[in-house]
Amino acid sequence: MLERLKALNLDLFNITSIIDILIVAFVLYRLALLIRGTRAVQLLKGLVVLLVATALSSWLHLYTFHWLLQQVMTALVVALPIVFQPELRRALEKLGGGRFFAAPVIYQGDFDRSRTVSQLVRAASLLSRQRTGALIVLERTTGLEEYTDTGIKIEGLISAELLMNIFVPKTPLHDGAVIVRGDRVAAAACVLPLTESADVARELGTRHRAGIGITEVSDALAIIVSEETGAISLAVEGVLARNLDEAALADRLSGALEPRQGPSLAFLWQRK
Ligand SMILES: Nc1ncnc2c1ncn2[C@@H]1O[C@H](COP(=O)(O)OP(=O)(O)OP(=O)(O)O)[C@@H](O)[C@H]1O
Repeated sequence: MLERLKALNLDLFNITSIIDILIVAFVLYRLALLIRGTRAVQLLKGLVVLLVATALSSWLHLYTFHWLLQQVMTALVVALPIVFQPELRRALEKLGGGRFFAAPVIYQGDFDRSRTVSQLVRAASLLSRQRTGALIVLERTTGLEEYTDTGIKIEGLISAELLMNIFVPKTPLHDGAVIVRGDRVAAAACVLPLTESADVARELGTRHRAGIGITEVSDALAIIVSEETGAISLAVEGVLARNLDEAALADRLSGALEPRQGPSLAFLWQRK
């Protein structure tokens, strides 16, 4: 009898342990997906380096250095919620909205890339000829939900006609940026962060600054059509290539939209 009770206890222990481990693994996985493509990844890497350095300094009896690292850690505990307030707010909103448990968004799924590129190039070229200002952001692996949330959701199949319609001056959607996810226009009239770089040419205004800004905080691309000159530019990683013709734009877009992997945790140990 005692034996059977013991066995039952052991079984229960095993089952609850497995459930416990599975829950922790799930939460860690969701947290990793949540911070994927955000500044928090860099932060996490920095924290790991600090923790390893603190442990090593203690192990090697480097008392002063260990004390210094401990002070840094204490200061970080206070500073982190302030610096990462937007990310924390977004995470809590997701948790509250039940989106924490939703299927992860596949930012670059399977879609007809050559059609998407040709529609984008045609739109940029027609908008340029009409001198209609436009800002089109192409999402890659960094999720841009916090920016699509600032605009009006569209979720429509991309076409040059749709893009041109959005940017017709004085219409409700023309102000702000369009965000494209795969072959869909995810949202329009989105507000993007402006670059603070001093390298941006003086004659370029807020449209170009917003286009460059979003490529500094994500791996997105931004196509900008100038209202004043009709010039087409492409921003990538905070750098603006100006006065592109159709062929150059098509070439750069095709290269940049090469298929990439779906959600994976590899970003945690990859360099940015
Ligand atoms: N933070 C922002 N996010 C998204 N779009 C923005 C933002 N700020 C400005 N814009 C867009 O840029 C437009 C203003 O462009 P502005 O004339 O200042 O820029 P520009 O770079 O000189 O462009 P252009 O050569 O077309 O005049 C706004 O009407 C708006 O559509």
